[in-house]
Amino acid sequence: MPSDDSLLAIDCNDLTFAWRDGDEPVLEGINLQLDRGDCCLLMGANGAGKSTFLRILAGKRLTKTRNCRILGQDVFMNPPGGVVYLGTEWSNNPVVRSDIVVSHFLDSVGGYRHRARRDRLLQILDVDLDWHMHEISDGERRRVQLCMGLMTEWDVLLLDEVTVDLDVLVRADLIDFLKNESQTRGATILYATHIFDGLGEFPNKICHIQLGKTPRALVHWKPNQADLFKVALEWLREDRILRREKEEAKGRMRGPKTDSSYKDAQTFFEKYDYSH
Ligand SMILES: Nc1ncnc2c1ncn2[C@@H]1O[C@H](COP(=O)(O)OP(=O)(O)OP(=O)(O)O)[C@@H](O)[C@H]1O
Repeated sequence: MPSDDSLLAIDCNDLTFAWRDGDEPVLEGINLQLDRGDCCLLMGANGAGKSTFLRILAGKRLTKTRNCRILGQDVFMNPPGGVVYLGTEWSNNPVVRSDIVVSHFLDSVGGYRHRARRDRLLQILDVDLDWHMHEISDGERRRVQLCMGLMTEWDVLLLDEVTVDLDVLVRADLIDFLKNESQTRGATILYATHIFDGLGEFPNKICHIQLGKTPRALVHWKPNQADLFKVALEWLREDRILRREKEEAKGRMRGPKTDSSYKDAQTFFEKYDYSH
């Protein structure tokens, strides 16, 4: 871990990102400052920009502005060591669905160098070293991914909804492990999720991404001060109203079409309807 303790773990100022030049930004004026040891939940509706933001922090997407730092270093130009990003796309990689034995797989990514942590994680995640990667379930594959990603002593962990397919016992043990990492080593965790069960004690901060912006950049959260689920529902209802207003102003609408375009669509689909 870098020795300068005054450095913020994550320091993101006024980050703006558009997928293409001239497009409306999907992230606009994002601010987030996390200290070492913070456990922060990233909340927001589907499409709000959480994954995009995490991938930018992980140095996987180039932004025009140079205003995102992790432990004092520019996330893209001078990426710091000690940052682990775990996202859902990993399990689509054909390599991790091929006929490799888990013990070989973990050794090929350095498991033998981190034996004590690896073995602790194998216990927590209940992983069988003899599994073959092409023969295991999605949740089991996810556990191998987490073991692989967490076995080094990371400083900053960027988690993008990778606990969704874990069973509740493994998930609860994993959350305890992560909280302990922040308390004992000062490791920092930014975790995007839609599932708040069992997370009441986890965050000390919450960041709400609302349609690509951060109106509630940092809510300081006391363990179990309120029901996270209820708070999320309230914020997401607010997000939906805002999104609808924004889309209506542009003449767009989600859901069923009621205008003449629907008749056109019906004619089009009837041509291909072989069900009668
Ligand atoms: N490759 C892409 N090209 C263009 N737009 C994209 C691309 N990937 C995502 N988007 C758009 O960027 C916006 C933010 O997507 P993002 O995946 O960051 O949202 P999210 O908050 O992580 O959503 P979810 O909760 O569903 O995972 C969405 O409007 C999405 O449609």
